[in-house]
Amino acid sequence: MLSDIKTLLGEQRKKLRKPIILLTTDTLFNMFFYSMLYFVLLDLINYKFSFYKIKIYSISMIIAFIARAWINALGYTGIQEKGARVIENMRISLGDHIRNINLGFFNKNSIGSLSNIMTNDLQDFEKIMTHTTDELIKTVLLSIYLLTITFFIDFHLGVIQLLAVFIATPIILMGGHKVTKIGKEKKKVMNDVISRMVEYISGIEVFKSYNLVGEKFERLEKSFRNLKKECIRTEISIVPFVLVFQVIVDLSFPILLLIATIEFGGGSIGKTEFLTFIIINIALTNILRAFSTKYGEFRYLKLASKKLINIYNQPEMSCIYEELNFENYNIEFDNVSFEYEKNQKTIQNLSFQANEGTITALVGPSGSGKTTITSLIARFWDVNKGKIKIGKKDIKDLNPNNLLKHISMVFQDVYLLNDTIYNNIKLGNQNATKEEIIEAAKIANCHEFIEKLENKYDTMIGEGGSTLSGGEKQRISIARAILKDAPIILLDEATASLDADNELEIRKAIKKLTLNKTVIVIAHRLNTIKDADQIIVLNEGEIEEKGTHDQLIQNKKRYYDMYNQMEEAKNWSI
Ligand SMILES: Nc1ncnc2c1ncn2[C@@H]1O[C@H](COP(=O)(O)OP(=O)(O)OP(=O)(O)O)[C@@H](O)[C@H]1O
Repeated sequence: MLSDIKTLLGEQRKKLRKPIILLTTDTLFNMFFYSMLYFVLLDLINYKFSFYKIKIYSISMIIAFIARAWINALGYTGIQEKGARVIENMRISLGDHIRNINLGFFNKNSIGSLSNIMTNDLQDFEKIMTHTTDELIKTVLLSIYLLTITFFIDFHLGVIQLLAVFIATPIILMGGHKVTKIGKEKKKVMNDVISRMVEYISGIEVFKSYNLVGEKFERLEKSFRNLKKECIRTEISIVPFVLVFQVIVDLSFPILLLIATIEFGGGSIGKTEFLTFIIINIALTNILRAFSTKYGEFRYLKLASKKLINIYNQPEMSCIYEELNFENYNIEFDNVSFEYEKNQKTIQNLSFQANEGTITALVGPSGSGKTTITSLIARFWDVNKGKIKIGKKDIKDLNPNNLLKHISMVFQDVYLLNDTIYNNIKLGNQNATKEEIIEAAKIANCHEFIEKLENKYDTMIGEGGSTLSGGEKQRISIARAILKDAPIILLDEATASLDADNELEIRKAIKKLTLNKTVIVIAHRLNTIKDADQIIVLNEGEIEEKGTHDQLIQNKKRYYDMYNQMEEAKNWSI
């Protein structure tokens, strides 16, 4: 566990050194008080107590109290402050790391599990590092100190006391294992609760429309009930172990007292040692008892560390260069093959070129690989075979985050942040001025509707853009892309039928956005791509046909059939 913590904290653990040393020093004061008690008793029993000695002891104690309070305050605030800072940096580095992991990782991990790691596990880690570490230090150091004194008093008593600790420790360790095991179950149920909540909230409209709210809520409620059950199970799972541990520790006291009395009667130990031993034993029992109730928390640290380490161990997408200067923005697919899962063969031996200043349309049946091609260009995934080049340079060589600086993506599922319209457009370019943002909105044909809103550009958009219409959201996302002014545009044409006005506005906006750029458009309606420079017809991840609209019509193959079907569909009426 210690090596996991060391890996997770990295160099940052040095920041915790000072407060931990201070807290350890605080523990030393406890030892000092026990030592003082010993001297007082010694004097009392030997009738050597004098006014002068009271003065010395009292002054020493007062100084020690003040020094201890000061050191404790420094140590405690230090561990809280430094701990919080260390965990904040951990959160940032974890976020950075997740950004650079292949998207396959997110396929395998549910939203529930990831949110749980990023919030609860990190919080557990933080709480234990900042609140429970000092308890552990205190317990270990004081126990060693008190046991050592017992050995000095009498070897037999020391051995028996050590034996009691040795017998009790495996019990509490077993309890810890149990907590870990049940804790894993609890985490699973917790993941389930979060996934169900996300499902419930994001799907509320659909569930309502199918009158499924009660049923879905039943699923959610069931997961809450499971969580309650697991929480109780985890909390009480350690109780029997703690009780047995405490009984052993408690029982050791009268046994040791009996032996000490016999030794005292036999003259092996004097009255001072006898009294000191009793004090030490009471202190040790209390320390071990208090720690046993806290021990379960340490097992959460192990669970949390394992999960966090697991994320850190996911390899980041590799790159050779942080930045690359592309001499042009021609995109070339050179014999590219890709599969999400083994033997799935999503894209097979794909080769084509999309030149700067041209529009390449991808068409084909559902599942033929259109979206996958755009995801590969953006390096959301890495190809399994072949190369994707921009301006003759392999995109695998470039840091994925910097590659995305050259690409704008406009998808049908527009995601807008729970922020103002202004800030949502500004996402395209953080350095943009107010004038540039308004200009982009004008080009994207959304300035007019924004101006009609009560708070204009300061209007708050609900999470995911829930307070705007589909067409309005799309135009805001186009304004964002216009502001970004990236040389490559990946466009997923809307399938949902927008009203005629909205559609016209969006088409005009897209035309301005794509001017003189390398454009790859996923086309769902063939009449919108008649003017494309090339149309690539895909089927099961392979290119079936390639050419302009006129050429493909003349070919009389899949595209010709698709086009005719679409024309026929136009005449349908309900
Ligand atoms: N994240 C993913 N993990 C595993 N398989 C996936 C993933 N995304 C897509 N697929 C699979 O890859 C294949 C190609 O999907 P893709 O989304 O590229 O098709 P598409 O042509 O864009 O389809 P549509 O027109 O319906 O959007 C499909 O069989 C799909 O099930």
